[in-house]
Amino acid sequence: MIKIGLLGCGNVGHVIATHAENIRVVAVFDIIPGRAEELAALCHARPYTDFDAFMREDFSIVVEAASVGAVRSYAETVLRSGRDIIVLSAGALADEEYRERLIEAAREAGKTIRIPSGAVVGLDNIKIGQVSPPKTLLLRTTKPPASLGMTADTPTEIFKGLAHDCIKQFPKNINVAVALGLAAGRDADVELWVDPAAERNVHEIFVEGDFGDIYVRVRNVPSPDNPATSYMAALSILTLLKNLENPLVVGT
Ligand SMILES: NC(=O)C1=CN([C@@H]2O[C@H](COP(=O)(O)OP(=O)(O)OC[C@H]3O[C@@H](n4cnc5c(N)ncnc54)[C@H](O)[C@@H]3O)[C@@H](O)[C@H]2O)C=CC1
Ligand SMILES: O=C([O-])CC(=O)C(=O)O
Repeated sequence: MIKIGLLGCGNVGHVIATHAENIRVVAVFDIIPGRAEELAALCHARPYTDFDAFMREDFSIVVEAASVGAVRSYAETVLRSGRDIIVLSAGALADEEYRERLIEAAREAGKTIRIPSGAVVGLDNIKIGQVSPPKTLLLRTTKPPASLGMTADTPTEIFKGLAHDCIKQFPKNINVAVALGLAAGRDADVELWVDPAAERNVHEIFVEGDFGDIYVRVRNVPSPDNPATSYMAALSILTLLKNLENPLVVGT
């Protein structure tokens, strides 16, 4: 049984703590005390709002489902303490200097940073970009305006540019774009749209390269507790945890 420390007791944290089969959540951490206490009671873990105290618990892996800021604050300490980390708020790794520092910390500690596929599919073979760089790498994301805390009467493009800039403006909505770029080996182009007619979080991925071309469209059901986050993101972490010690590895 893998013992985990859960960083973030919100929407995804709830799904992980209440649905994981092969893991035991021993400790949960959140800046909001009520959230940590409520989730700890649900999964028979110990609640923490003090990070140092959380880190004194006995777990081998931290699952981050909190925020880009939380990754920046805590991920290096997690790795240097000899634990692996799963990072859902992948946008934290958009900054090259920080990313290299984190990777170096993992290397020195002999530990691993895992980025789950989250709210998209296809990150497996988009990694071919690391050996054959793509000519085109574009993510077009369309969400209901309310999930970005805004209103719009018509479909509106609210960002066009590179993922590492987009994540600075929308840290709760476009982590997928940074994960896509990390897989493909280059910063992704991003178009972020809000559409009042959209009922789902739609991610369209366009790739062109020497291999040919790819078009992927994911039409995600928003999480009931946080419509900005697709339910698939929580399922993605559960699946990663389920396969963590599996000797059969499928996909690139
Ligand atoms: N890579 C991907 O494909 C996806 C990434 N995400 C990201 O995953 C993360 C979790 O998503 P949700 O559970 O829906 O968010 P949420 O907002 O429902 O829950 C986040 C929880 O983390 C806590 N938190 C935030 N910053 C913290 C900090 N510095 N220290 C301690 N606790 C902190 C909050 O108080 C909250 O309880 C978000 O950053 C979201 O943007 C979400 C969907 C897809
Ligand atoms: O859940 C989604 O559809 C994508 C998302 O919020 C993110 O990448 O931060």
